[in-house]
Amino acid sequence: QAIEKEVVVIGGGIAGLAAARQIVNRGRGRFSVHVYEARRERYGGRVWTNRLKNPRARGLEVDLGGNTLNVVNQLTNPLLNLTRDLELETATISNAQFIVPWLNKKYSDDELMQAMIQASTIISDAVNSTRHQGTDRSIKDAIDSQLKEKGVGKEDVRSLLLRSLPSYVISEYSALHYQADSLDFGYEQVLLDGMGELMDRLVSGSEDEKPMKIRLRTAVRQVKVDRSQGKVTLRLKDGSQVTVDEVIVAVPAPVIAKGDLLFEPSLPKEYQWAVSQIGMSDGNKVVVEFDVPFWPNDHGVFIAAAQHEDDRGFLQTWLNIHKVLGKPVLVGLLFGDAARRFESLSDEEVKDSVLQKLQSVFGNDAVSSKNIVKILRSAWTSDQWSGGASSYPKVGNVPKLWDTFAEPLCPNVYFAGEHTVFRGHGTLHGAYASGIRAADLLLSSYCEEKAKEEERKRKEEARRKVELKKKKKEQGLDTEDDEEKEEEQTGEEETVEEIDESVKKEVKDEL
Ligand SMILES: Cc1cc2nc3c(=O)[nH]c(=O)nc-3n(C[C@H](O)[C@H](O)[C@H](O)COP(=O)(O)OP(=O)(O)OC[C@H]3O[C@@H](n4cnc5c(N)ncnc54)[C@H](O)[C@@H]3O)c2cc1C
Repeated sequence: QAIEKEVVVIGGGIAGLAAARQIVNRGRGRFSVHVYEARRERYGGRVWTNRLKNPRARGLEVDLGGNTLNVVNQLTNPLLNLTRDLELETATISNAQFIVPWLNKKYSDDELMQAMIQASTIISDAVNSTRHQGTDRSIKDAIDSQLKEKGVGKEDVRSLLLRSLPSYVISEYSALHYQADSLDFGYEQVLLDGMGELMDRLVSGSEDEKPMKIRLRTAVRQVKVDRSQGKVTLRLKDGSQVTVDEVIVAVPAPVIAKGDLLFEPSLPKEYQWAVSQIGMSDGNKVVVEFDVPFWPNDHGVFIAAAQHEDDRGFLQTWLNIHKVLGKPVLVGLLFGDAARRFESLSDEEVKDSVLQKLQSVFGNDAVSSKNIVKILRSAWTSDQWSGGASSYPKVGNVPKLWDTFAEPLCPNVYFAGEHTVFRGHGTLHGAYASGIRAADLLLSSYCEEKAKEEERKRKEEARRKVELKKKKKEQGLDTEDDEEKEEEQTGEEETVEEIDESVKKEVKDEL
């Protein structure tokens, strides 16, 4: 079948790759699809599995970006089905241990489960009381006020658990729009070969699918829409230009907000407002490989309570990769201000703080600097092509900000990315679903259909006006005045004379 349309997807993260794969698979050969990716050495965006040196080599396959699949919504997380269909091997990170280092206390199994159930009730009460008050505030403030109201002390396990949650640590996380499963709970399934494996499979396609065309080192600077020609010209960072029929913009919100990707004509006000308002969280990972494992292997996650405000979000959570992959690796998580501060530390400082933290959790004699084989770390906030870890509802944000991007800018610009869906924002499954949504809109010729519908309405309105004019003439009334009056009332400026000749003819014929 002949190619009817050239499509470029800007951004090779999971959203862009999902969109491109969907068009390649479902487009019945009618579309030529290219993904333009700014990064020099890899696609995947905020999915980054460390096997850069040799993409085919198995080794220390650990993720420095998003990698855990949320299993709470078994039915609504499309990635759970996809990984099953692609027969990707998965493992479950579960069985957490909660440690209060300064009290030398460890909670696990039933004891921890009980505390978590009670902590969840406190969150529900915090959210409900905020809803009841009707004024937004941070989930931190809402939880703090519940703890006070219920007389739960600072060293109570429920309080320590709650104040270790990412949403508590990330400043100004909205209580009104808090969703437990978008950041705090339910992330427990990982791919044994890393999330990068899923990105590779999206790119290569299955045996009976065509591979996708990706251009790395191809940063787009400007999206220029020529409405009269129905074309889009992309100006690239290297100064060259490409003109195509349709574009899917799948870059993170901060890239647009910072003006690293420009639009001509400018984005409508509501789109600009959305990218400038949506909260963007700071989050990082540090992957530490040891010579031998020194931690108990029966727990998939270790969470250490924070004693001081400054410690909140700083390497409180450690994922036990040894339990999953059999390699002596721990992955530390950082959230909020701590994640941002972490990016300015030197390698030596990172090593020191990792050791200090692990010694406080597992004991001073458990580990020393000579046990560390390798440290890898992310810096998502200072990364030009991400500008943070993921979007989140800041106090005062409304879901409409995310959903603005669900609507394409017709005739030919569509949007995808985790910041373009409220349900699933900030997640892998939300980003994936947004890519499928953008592709399906494009495949269904959404903009052409919308234009046809608008044209139909315009003709109907024109016909109505001519009929009205005719009727008034028959009754001997002054039609011009009435028409003007009606236009004043409806705010319409179009006059019958301005209606297309074709419409007039059509109406005359009918009369
Ligand atoms: C540390 C961390 C941990 C996380 N953990 C989880 C988790 O466990 N589970 C979960 O569900 N989610 C998690 N997330 C969130 C998840 O990773 C993201 O929501 C998701 O990957 C976003 O995908 P995306 O395609 O929308 O954006 P991105 O992955 O950011 O893709 C956008 C792409 O656009 C490219 N680009 C940017 N500008 C341009 C330009 N001008 N021209 C061309 N290309 C451009 C970028 O390089 C990038 O490849 C985590 C995120 C981080 C950072």
